[in-house]
Amino acid sequence: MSRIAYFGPVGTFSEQAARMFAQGENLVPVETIPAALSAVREGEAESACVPVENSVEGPVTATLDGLAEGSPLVAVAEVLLPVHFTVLVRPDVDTIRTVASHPHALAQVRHWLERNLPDAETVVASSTAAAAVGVCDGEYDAAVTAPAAAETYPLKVFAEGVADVPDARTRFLLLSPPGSLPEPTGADRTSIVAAAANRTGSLAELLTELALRDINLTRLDARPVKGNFGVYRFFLDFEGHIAEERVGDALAALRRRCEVRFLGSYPRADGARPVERDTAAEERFVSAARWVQAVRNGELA
Ligand SMILES: O=C(O)C(=O)C[C@]1(C(=O)O)C=C[C@@H](O)C=C1
Repeated sequence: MSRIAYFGPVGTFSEQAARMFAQGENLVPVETIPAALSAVREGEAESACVPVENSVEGPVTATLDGLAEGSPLVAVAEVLLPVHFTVLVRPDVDTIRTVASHPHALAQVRHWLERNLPDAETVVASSTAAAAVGVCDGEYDAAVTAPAAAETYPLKVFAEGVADVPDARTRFLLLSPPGSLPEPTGADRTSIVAAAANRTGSLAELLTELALRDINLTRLDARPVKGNFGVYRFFLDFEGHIAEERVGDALAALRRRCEVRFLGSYPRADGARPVERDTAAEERFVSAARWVQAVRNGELA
C-alpha cells in the first residue's frame, strides 16, 4: 500500500492535512520536514505532506530549502487549514514555567502568551506535537498544539481556540517525485524556484515575464543560497498550470534567463480562478501560436 510521510509525530496540523490528501494510503509520521522529503527521495514513501506557508508567519523555510536542493520533488495537491491552537498541560502541573512548540506556532500566539502566561519561558520544539510529547515526558510544562493533539496525548486542556490573528491559515503541499502532472482545472497554481542572476534588474526581468503575460503572482520568497553570502533563490507561486499556453510560454521565458526548478502545477485549494485580461486570455495565446506556425509554414502573412 502506498504511503504518505508527514511532518509528525501524530497530532500535528500536518497529520490533519495528510488525512485530507489521503485516498487509502498509509500515513507515516516522521520527525522533521527534511526527513519527510527524504522518505520520498529514498523510496520509503510515495509522497510527503509538509507545511509551506502560514498567513501570519510566512514561509516554512525548511520546506523551501528542502525543495530547492536534492532530487526534484513536485507538488501535486495543496490544502489550506485554519490554524488555532490548544494549550495542553500535564494533569499534575500547578505552575506553568515552560511552554514549548514549533517556532511558527509560538509566533502565532505571542500576544496570548504575554497576556496569559507572562512568566513562562518559551521553548522551541521540532513540531507542535513533539512539544506535546515533551510535556508527557516532563521536559516542559505546557505545549501549544493543534487541536487534534488533545485527543492523542494524555494531557489536560488549559486553553482552546488560541490565536493572536483570527482566521490564520497554513497551506500544506503533497509532494511526489516528478511523474504525470495533475490535470489543469482552471483554478491552478504553479510553483517554481528561480536562481536569478546577481545583477541589476534580474529579478525585475523575471517578474516582467509574468506580468507581460498577465500572470498573477501569489507568493514571492527569497532564500539565501547557503555558503554563498548575498546570493538568493526566488520561490515564485503564480496562477495557472504549465499545460496552459501562456504559462508554458512564461516558464520558457524564465528558463531562458536563469536556472529554474519546476515545483509543480496543481489545483488551488481555494478554487480561485485567475482574472484574465482579454489580451492575455489563454485562447489568444493558442491562436497567436497557431498564427506564427501558419506564417512559418508559408500559409499566412
Ligand atoms: O504541523 C504542525 O503541527 C507543525 O508543527 C508545523 C506548523 C508550521 O510549520 O507552520 C503547521 C501549522 C501551524 O501554522 C504551526 C506549525
